[in-house]
Amino acid sequence: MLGANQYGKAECRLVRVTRDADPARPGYHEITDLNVTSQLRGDFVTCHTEGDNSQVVATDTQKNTVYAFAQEFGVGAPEDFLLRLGRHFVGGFEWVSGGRFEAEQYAWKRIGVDGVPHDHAFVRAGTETRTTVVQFDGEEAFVVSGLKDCVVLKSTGSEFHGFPRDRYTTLVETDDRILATSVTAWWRYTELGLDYDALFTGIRELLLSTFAGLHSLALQQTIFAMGKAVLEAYPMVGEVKLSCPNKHHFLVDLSPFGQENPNEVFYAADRPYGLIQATIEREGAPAEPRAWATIPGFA
Ligand SMILES: O=c1[nH]c(=O)c2[nH]c(=O)[nH]c2[nH]1
Repeated sequence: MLGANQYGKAECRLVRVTRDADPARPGYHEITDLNVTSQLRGDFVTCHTEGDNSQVVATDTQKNTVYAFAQEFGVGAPEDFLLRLGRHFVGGFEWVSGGRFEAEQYAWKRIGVDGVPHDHAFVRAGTETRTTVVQFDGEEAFVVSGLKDCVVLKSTGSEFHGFPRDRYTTLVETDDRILATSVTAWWRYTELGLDYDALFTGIRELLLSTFAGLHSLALQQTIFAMGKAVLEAYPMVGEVKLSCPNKHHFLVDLSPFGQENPNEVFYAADRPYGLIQATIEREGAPAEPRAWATIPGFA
């Protein structure tokens, strides 16, 4: 018997140019760069068991809808774009009872020419990506937003000591180390109709300022503080998940060269790395009963 299933078009790369972004400045463009995945859930049993495609909204159609909606409605916040897409499929086809719609958004900055931001020339703003997953269960929608590949480092204000020692422990205790990670964060909204762009900006800033400001005794403590700060400042967020590799920086032993190394020269190792993950939940908040409506990534 057929179990859980979903299908759609993955990674529709969409760049939307808004040519009339500022009516006072002809030729001043804005761009939105997304990677959109659309997947439908519903009654697709006979397609799987008999090859009956009479209810199969083709993945090609799903892809076309992404581009057509970008033209007709613009993109706006990726959360709003995905909500519109999901409502279209769930509302438009009786047997489509839900779906999962995902977007990554890549950031671009204007190129400065003689110090002036160019009207229509852009440079990719690093590797950091804004992420969104919108899921539908009937008309009910669940929005999870986040970011990934946001690489941060602090060159002091981090210690790690007091851990148990056994016959395999070699790590030296430290009261001053580099703390570096690549933040992947997800936060689940418990309301709809929000200003998702403003929330993204505010939550991202709060995550980063908490990373910077907390004197850290462990990366675990840092990520808990980051999630807690978001829950305290944003009542519409029910849960935050963080996944953070500990990007180790090892002090180089310069004594063979007769040199001191007072915490200044480090070897940036890329693997293995500690992998620190946590869910920070609002106390007393009802757990989301649909496992799939919580954030993907880890248990
Ligand atoms: O912040 C850290 N948490 C750990 O669990 C850990 N383990 C380790 O070797 N170094 C670190 N650092």
